[in-house]
Amino acid sequence: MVVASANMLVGDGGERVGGLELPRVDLSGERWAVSEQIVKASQEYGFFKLVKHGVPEDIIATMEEEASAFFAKPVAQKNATAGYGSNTIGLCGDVGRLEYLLLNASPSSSSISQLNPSNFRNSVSEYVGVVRELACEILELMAEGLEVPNTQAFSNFLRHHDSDSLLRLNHYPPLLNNDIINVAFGEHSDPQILSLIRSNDVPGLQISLPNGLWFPVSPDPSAFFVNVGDALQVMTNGRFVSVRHRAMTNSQESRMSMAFFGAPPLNACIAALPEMVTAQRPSLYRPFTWAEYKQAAYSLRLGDHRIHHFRVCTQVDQQ
Ligand SMILES: O=C(O)CCC(=O)C(=O)O
Ligand SMILES: [Fe+2]
Repeated sequence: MVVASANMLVGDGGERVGGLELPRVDLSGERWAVSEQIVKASQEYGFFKLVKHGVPEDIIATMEEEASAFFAKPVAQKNATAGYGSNTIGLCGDVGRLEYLLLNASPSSSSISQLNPSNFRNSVSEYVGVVRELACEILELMAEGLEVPNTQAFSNFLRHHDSDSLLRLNHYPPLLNNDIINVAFGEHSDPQILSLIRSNDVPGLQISLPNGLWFPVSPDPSAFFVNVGDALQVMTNGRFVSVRHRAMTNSQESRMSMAFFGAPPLNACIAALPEMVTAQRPSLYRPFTWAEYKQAAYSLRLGDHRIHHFRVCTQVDQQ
C-alpha cells in the first residue's frame, strides 16, 4: 500500500514508493558504469544505496555488537565517555530522541585511542579505517565521472592526517507504548563532504526528495546509504546536492545507525573546483575554510539551510 500525504510518502517498506525508486549502486560493476551511476544519483538526489561495497561483514557485525554493548552500559559510565550525548543535538537547542557517541575519525584521532574497553577501541579503529577507504573510493569515482583531471581532488581531504572526519554512533530507543511515531533526529543536511550511513534492520531514515516529499528508506544492514554533504555541493558548484534527511522513532525495536562523515582538515579551503566553474555557471558560493563553515553551521539550528549563508548573491537571488 502506498499513501501520499501533504509532506510524506508512506510505503510498505519497499524501495519503490509512489512510482519512485531510490538509486542503488552496485560497486562491483564496471568502473565507468558505477561512476556514471554515482554521478547521476548525486546530481538528482544527493543520495544512493551502495551494495556489494566490499567492506567485510565481520568488521561491520563486530562494530555493531560493540556499539550495542556501549549503549547498554550504565548512564554514568556513558556520560564519562568523551563524545557521548543524549536528547540534544548540537549547541542551539535542537532536541532529539536518541543517544549518540561522536568521535573524531581522522587518521591521527586520539578520541578513538582513548576508548575502552580495548575491544571497542579496536573495532571502532578498524571500522573507521575501512569505511574511510570506501568513502575515498566513492569520491574518486565521483571525480572520474565529473571528468575532473585530479581524481583525488575530493578524497585527498579525507586521507589527510588532520582530516576532521567523524564517526557518529546513534542509538534510537524503542517507542514506549503510548508514544506516537515522530521525528527522532530532525531534518538537516550533513555539513561535511560525504556521509556513509549503515544501520541495523530497523526503519527510521527518511530523505527529502527534490519535490519536497519525505521518502522512507528501507533498512538494509548489508548496504551503506551514501549522502552528499554541503562541502561537496560547494566543491561541485551545485552539481551535486546535499540531501536533507531525518530519522524517525520506530515501533518496538531499538534502532542503531553508524554514520561516518568524511571531512577536510580545519584549515582546508572549500571552494568550487575550477573545472566546475564556467562563464555560464560562475561560483555559487564564496570560498571558506572548513573551520569557518563548521563554526557557522554549529551556530545555526539543525534544520536551517546552513550553506545558504555562503551563497554569492546573484541577480536571481535578489529578485
Ligand atoms: O540515523 C540515521 O539514519 C541518520 C543519522 C544522521 O542523519 C546523522 O547522524 O547525521
Ligand atoms: Fe545526518
